[in-house]
Amino acid sequence: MEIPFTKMHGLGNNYIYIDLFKFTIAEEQLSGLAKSVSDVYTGIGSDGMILIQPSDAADVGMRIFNKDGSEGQSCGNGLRCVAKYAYENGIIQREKFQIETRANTVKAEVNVEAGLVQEVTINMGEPILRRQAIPMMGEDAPQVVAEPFTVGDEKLDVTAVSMGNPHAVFFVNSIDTTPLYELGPVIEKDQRFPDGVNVEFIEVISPRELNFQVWERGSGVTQACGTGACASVVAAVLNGSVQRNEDITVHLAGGDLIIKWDDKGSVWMTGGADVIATGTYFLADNI
Ligand SMILES: N[C@@H](CCC[C@H](N)C(=O)O)C(=O)O
Repeated sequence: MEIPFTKMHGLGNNYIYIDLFKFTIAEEQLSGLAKSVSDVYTGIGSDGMILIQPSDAADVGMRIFNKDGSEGQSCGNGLRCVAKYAYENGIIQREKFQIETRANTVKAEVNVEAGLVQEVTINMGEPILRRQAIPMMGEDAPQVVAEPFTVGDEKLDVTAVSMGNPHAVFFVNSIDTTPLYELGPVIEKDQRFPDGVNVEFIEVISPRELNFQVWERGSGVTQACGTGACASVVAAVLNGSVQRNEDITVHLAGGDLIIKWDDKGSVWMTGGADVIATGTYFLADNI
């Protein structure tokens, strides 16, 4: 099968985007297709695959599949790329519109110059803090903030936040020495998180700035994670390191995001989105 695709990235977090306004793929092929296109040796190479599709609930819909073929509920960097694609390809003709994810429907606003989207702001909605809703095992509680969390010999403190998808946030003194590659895959599959979890290590460098590292559920280390940046700012507010209603700059490996958790409860994310390539993927019959 020949599949038209666009490869895009948000701060280096790159996905293969497939436009289902123009093309149809059978549901049972999606997980295998995500693994196939993501493979750096025999596919295109990416952190996963994102579908841009018609929606009954919003102006456009999005589905995200990780590199391992698992489906996530949301993707912050993907949302900015979907907004750029939808605007620049005439799916939407307005600068403000709504995008449906498996988790929720979010509001997007594109900043356009000479017909091209330069930056995208997304109202990501409210974080989910209840333990059972994240989901995290243990006695239900309104919040999981700086809770002791032992992994092997490491004694850490976890703050758990869902942005529609689950995040375990760990504050560290310096991200230069974090055991990201050792602990990331272990915490991702820790039984205390029954659906798995995205793992963030965060260094607070000022009341307005965070350094950020991520091990993503289903994809491993990536250059950036938009929902992870949102979850980290929420976690930093809950731990008293940064203020509500202020713009916080999150420094990710691939660049910066501006995140704000406002007084009304919504988390806002602003950042870039870029097209890398367009082409045709030749899908083998045996996926
Ligand atoms: N990179 C994304 C998140 C993608 C999904 C995640 N790995 C999950 O399984 O929850 C982002 O930018 O938010």
